[in-house]
Amino acid sequence: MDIKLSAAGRRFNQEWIFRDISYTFAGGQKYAILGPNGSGKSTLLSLILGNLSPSEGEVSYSADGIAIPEAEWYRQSSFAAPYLDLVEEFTLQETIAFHFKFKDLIPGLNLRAVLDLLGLSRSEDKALKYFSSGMKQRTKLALACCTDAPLLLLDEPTSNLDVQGVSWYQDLIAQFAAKKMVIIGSNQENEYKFCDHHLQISDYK
Ligand SMILES: Nc1ncnc2c1ncn2[C@@H]1O[C@H](COP(=O)(O)OP(=O)(O)OP(=O)(O)O)[C@@H](O)[C@H]1O
Repeated sequence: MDIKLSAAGRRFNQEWIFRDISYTFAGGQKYAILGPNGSGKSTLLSLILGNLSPSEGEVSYSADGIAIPEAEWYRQSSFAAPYLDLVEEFTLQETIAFHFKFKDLIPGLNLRAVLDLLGLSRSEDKALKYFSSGMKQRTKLALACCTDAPLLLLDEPTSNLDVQGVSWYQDLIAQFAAKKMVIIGSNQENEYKFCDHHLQISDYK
């Protein structure tokens, strides 16, 4: 699958966040979207996901040269971000089961394996509202990485993670992201050092 941005730009009110991005994200490749706080990384990720429309230009998805309709884009991707809300009343077990009612698991995995991978099995019956911010972030990353989709999109993946959490994240990527297109919004090198392609938002101001 490829994702193509053609002269894409986005503004909020009168302020342009970025303009004239023409770029193709190719299947299986690893990309980092880089820039300081407030530069527009999350906004660009939302455009790529189809959660926000461009104010000018176009975003398109295709597979083997055939366009994928926008209504189908969400099936192609899995996404994790610190600002993405989980259902606080659900236990960890319920959260995992709920997510995989809507998304497919990577073949060979099951719900128990996702729980084991998280290293939080003692908290499987605990409601997420009692989870620390780092435990919630691990949960979001595991759900996204274990989803069988060609695109993995992560915004600030190691926010709220401690040193062990960062190393756990790096193992997760090595284990589950090898064949996927991965796009990371980041300003911390330990989150994106496996990415071969870097896109600087400041080049599109
Ligand atoms: N819904 C919105 N309405 C108005 N302005 C917005 C909206 N969403 C984002 N912005 C503005 O767009 C700019 C880019 O924000 P964005 O969150 O994309 O940056 P970022 O690079 O992801 O930042 P950070 O590294 O802090 O997460 C900021 O100036 C922000 O205030």
